[in-house]
Amino acid sequence: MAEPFDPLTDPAPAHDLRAVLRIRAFRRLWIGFGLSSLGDWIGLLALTAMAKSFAGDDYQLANFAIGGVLFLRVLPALVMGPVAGWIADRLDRRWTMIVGDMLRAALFVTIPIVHTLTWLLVATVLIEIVSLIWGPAKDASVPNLVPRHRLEAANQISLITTYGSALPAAALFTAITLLANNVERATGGLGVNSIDLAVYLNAATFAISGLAIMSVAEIGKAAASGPEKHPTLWRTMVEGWSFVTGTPVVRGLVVGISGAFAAGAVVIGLGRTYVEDLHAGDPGYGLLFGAVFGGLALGMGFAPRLFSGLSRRRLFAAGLVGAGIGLTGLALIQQIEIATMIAICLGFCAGASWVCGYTLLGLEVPDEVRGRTFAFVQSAVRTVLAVTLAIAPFAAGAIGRHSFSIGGGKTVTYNGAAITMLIAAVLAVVIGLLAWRQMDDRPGVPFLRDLRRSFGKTPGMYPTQGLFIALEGGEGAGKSTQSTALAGWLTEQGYEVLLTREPGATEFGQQLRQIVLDPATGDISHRAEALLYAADKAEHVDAVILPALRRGAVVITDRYVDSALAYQGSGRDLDQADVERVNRWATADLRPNLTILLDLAPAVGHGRFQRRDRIEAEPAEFHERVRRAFLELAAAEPQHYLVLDAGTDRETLAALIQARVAPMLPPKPDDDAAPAAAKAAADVRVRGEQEPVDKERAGQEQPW
Ligand SMILES: Nc1ncnc2c1ncn2[C@@H]1O[C@H](COP(=O)(O)OP(=O)(O)OP(=O)(O)O)[C@@H](O)[C@H]1O
Ligand SMILES: Cc1cn([C@H]2C[C@H](O)[C@@H](COP(=O)(O)O)O2)c(=O)[nH]c1=O
Repeated sequence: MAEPFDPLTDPAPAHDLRAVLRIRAFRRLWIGFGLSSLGDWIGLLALTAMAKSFAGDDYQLANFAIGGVLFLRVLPALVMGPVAGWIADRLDRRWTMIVGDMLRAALFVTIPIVHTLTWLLVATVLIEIVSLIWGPAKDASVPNLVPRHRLEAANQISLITTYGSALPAAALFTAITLLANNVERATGGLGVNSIDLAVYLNAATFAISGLAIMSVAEIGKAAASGPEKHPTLWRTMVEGWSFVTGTPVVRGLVVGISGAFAAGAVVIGLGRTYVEDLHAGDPGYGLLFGAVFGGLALGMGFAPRLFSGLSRRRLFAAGLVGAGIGLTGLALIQQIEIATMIAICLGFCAGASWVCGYTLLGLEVPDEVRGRTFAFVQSAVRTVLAVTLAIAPFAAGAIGRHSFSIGGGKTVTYNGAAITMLIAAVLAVVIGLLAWRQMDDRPGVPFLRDLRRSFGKTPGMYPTQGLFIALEGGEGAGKSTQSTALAGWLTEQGYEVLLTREPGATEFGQQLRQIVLDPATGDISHRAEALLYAADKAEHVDAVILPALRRGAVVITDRYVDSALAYQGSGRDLDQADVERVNRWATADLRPNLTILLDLAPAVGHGRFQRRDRIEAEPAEFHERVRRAFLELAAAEPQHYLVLDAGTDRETLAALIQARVAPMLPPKPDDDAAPAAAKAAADVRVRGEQEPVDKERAGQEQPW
C-alpha cells in the first residue's frame, strides 16, 4: 500500500521532488532502479566495446558485432513485450524485480568468464528479456507507492534517473578503463582487462539494486480483476489489446507516445546527414544532440511545474504538437545556431509530453492491467524506434537533394534528411492533434486561455479516500436545502456523512463568522476580509474535513474555496491570483472531488429570504460579479463540477445531484468487516452549529 500523503505532515507542493523522495518505499525503489539504470548504460558501453574487441582489426566484423549487440537489445521487445506484461501483472512485482536483478547480475558475470562473441550475443538477448519484465513491474509499482498527486513528480524522478544515469555511467566507464590501463602500465601487465572490470561493476550494480528492492515490502502483486484471477497468456494479451484500443485515453496515450518516439528517432537517424548538409561537422552534431537531450531533460524537469495548473491530457497532446512544430522548424531552418535553439524547444516539448504520458498511464490504467499496458507501450516504442531508425535514412536517400526557387533569382536547397524530417514533423503534429481529440478533458475551453491561467497554478489535491463534495452558489440558491437532502440520502444508504459549512464550522470559525458577517463590523480592508475567510478555511480543513476524509466519510460542505474566489476574488477589488494563492495555501490545496454549483440570478436568490448580513447587503453588481465568477470556475474544470439551474424545483435538483454523486461514492463501511467505531460513525454529523471540534481526536486519526 502507498505511504499516504497527509497535508498535515507533508504540506510540500505536489511538484516538490524532495517530497516524493521522503516516501520511504519510493526512495528505496528509486535507489534500486537508479542502480539498475546505471548498470544498463555501463552494460551497453562495455558490451559494445567487448564486441568490438572480439572483432580485432576486422573493420567489417567490428561493425557487425557492435550492430549485433544494439539490434539484439531491441529485438526481444518486438516479440516478448506482451509476454513480459503478462508476467509483470501475474507475479509478485517485488520478487520479479529482485530475481530479475539477480539474474542480470549473474548473466553479466558469465560474459567475461565465457568470453566468446556468441555467448555475448546470447547473454545480451537474455538480459534484455529479463529487463523487459523488470521494467513494467517497476513502472506498474510506482503508482502504488506514492499518492496520486505526487505521481507526476515520481515519474519525473524515474525518467530523469533512467536517462540521466547515462552521464555518470559514461564517466564511470571512462574512469574504469583509464584506471585499468594505468594499472596495467604501472604493473607491467597483470592482465587486468578494463572492459571485464566494467562488466563486473555492472553486475554488482544489479545485485545491489536487487538487495535495495528486497527492502520495499510495500510492492506486491497486481490487484486481481474479476472472478478469473489467473487468465491465460492468450486471454491476457487479447484483453490487454482490447483495453488499449478500447479506452480512448489509453489509445491516445499509446499513439502519442509512439509518435513522439518516431519523431525523436528521425532526428537520431538523420542527425548526422542533417548537420553534414549544414556544413556543421562533428561539433554541430554534438551541439544538436546536446540540445535535444538537454531540452528533453528541461521538459521533464520543469514543464510539469511551469504548467502546473494545466490539464495533463492537454499538456501531453500540446507537447506532441509542439515537438512536431519544432521538428518542422528544424527541417526548414538551414542554420546550425537557430537549429540548436529549435532543438532545445523540441526536446522540451517532447520531455513534457513523455513525463505526462507516463503519469497519465499510471493514473488512468487500473492496477490489474498496468504491467501489461506499460509492457505494451515499451514494445510499441521500441518497434517504432527500430522501424523509424531503419526507414528514415533510406527515405532520405531516396528523396535526394532538391532546390526550390524563392524569388529574386534565389534558390534554397533541401536534401533528403531535411525533407524526411519535414514529413515526420507533419506526422507528429497530426498524431498530436489526434491524441488531443481522443483525450481532451476540457472541451470548449480555449487552449491559450487555459495556458495563460495555468501559469503558477497548482493542480490540486483531490481526496482518494472518502469523498469530498462542495455546494456553491449565490445567496439563497438552495445550498443548505440540497446539502441536507444529499446528506440524508447518503446516510440512508449507510455512509458516514459529515455535513459542514463555511464560514463557521469550528468554534474558532464561529467567531470569525460573527466578525465577517455582522453588519456592525462595517467596512474592513478587503484583504483583511479575505484573510479572515482563509483562516476559517485553514481550521476547517485541518480540524474537520481531513479527519473525516481519513475515516473514509463523505464530507459535504456548504461553501468552500470557490466562494472566496468568487466573493473576495471577483466581488471585491482584489487580485484573483492573490486570493487563490492564499486560499490554496490555507487549505493545503485540498479540493472537492465534486463541486455542485447552484446557479441563480442574485435577485431571485435575495427574494427567497428577508435578512441581510454584511455580504448579502452588498449591491446587485457585486452579486452579479460573484455569479459570473462561479460559472467561470466551473467552466474551467468541467470534470469537477455539476452546474444546475437553482430555479428548478427542490426534488428535481436532489435527483440530479444523486445521479451525479452515485458513481463517485467510495465503498460503504462493510457491515461485517468495519470496526465498531466506523459503524457507529455511519450517521450524519452536522458541523458548524452544535459540535465543538475535538482537536485531540482529530490529531490521532490515521493518515489517509
Ligand atoms: N429549489 C428551490 N426553489 C424554491 N425555493 C427554494 C429552493 N431551494 C431552497 N429554497 C428556499 O430558498 C431559501 C434559501 O434556501 P437555502 O437556505 O437552502 O439556500 P442557501 O443557498 O443555503 O442560502 P444562503 O446562501 O443564504 O446560505 C429557503 O427558504 C428555501 O426553502
Ligand atoms: C466561504 C465564504 C463565504 N463568503 C460569504 C458568502 C455569504 O455571503 C457568507 C456566508 O453566508 P451563508 O449564509 O453561510 O452562505 O459569506 C465569502 O465571502 N467568502 C468565503 O470564502
